[in-house]
Amino acid sequence: MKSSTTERKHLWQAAIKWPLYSVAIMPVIVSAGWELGNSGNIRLGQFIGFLIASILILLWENLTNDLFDDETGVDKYKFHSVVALTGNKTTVSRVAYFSLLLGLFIIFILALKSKITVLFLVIICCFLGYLYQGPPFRLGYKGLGEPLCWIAFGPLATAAALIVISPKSNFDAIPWGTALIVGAGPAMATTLVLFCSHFHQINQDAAVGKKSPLVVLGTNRAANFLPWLVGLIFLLELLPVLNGIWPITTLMCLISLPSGLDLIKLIKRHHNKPELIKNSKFSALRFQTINGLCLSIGFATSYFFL
Ligand SMILES: C/C(=C\COP(=O)(O)OP(=O)(O)O)CCC[C@H](C)CCC[C@H](C)CCCC(C)C
Ligand SMILES: O=C(O)C1=CC(=O)c2ccccc2C1=O
Repeated sequence: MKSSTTERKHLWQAAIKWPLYSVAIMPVIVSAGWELGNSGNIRLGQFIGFLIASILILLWENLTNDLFDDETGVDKYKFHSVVALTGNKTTVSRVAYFSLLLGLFIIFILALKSKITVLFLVIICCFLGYLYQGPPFRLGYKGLGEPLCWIAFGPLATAAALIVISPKSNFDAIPWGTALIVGAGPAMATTLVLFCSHFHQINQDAAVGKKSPLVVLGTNRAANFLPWLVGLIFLLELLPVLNGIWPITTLMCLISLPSGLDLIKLIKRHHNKPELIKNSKFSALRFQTINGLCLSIGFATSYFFL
């Protein structure tokens, strides 16, 4: 009895996967660092509002992921699926869509105080989230999840965050250039999290015809690809420094290098042992969190020290 209660508690912890919410808050954290580095100021209320809304929207994405994956059978052995744990799809669906509406309502309020375009940018992010997993598209099943993920957490979410937190109230145009350069590396780190999340699921995914990049590449080639992906993240974050666009303090992102190397080593050694790499997503999240936070602090400190 006690062990089954403990087991359930662990399953719920695995279902909530709170470290994952780092991917939701990173666009606004990095944007805030960039804005602080440039003007020394952000709109704090707007920043907190965007943080909360991003978490609520990612909660919707994850709850509906369990609902949609239940339909395809890909989650047959995912005992920590919220659908399996509650056995009540209606409640899961209600909580998911309440979370989405509340998140979008907060974004609407923030957009009224900055620029209404922000609401459209975030709605496009949500649409990409739906394309990833919802019928009839299920683009994640066709190997297209990673590009969608980069676009949503990169240029789109970063552009929205930059507008919302800026003390400047009159944005004429969407700051695509800044959003692209500032968001590219952190979004690639978020995409790396998604890529790593497939390693231990390759058999279940292949069984239902889900062509994740891991199913297409195989675990060995995917493990060999990983150093290139981590290298690309640093390239995207170091090139602007070499070009003199970013301050030298952003080199602080290199603090995340050891956790990136740990991830590469872990996957290289155990790529075909699902039991040993089932938590590689969390190793990738550790890298993503340290990388994004250090980049943000690097931007912010440049205002005060340079
Ligand atoms: C739901 C996602 C991955 C889960 O994939 P999978 O089904 O393999 O996982 P399980 O094994 O746990 O079942 C990630 C999908 C990412 C998507 C392409 C983009 C989502 C965009 C967000 C909804 C936007 C967030 C708001 C923004 C303002 C930060
Ligand atoms: O459950 C997961 O594996 C993921 C959920 C999620 O929302 C997300 C978002 C961005 C990158 C990766 C992931 C996941 O891996």
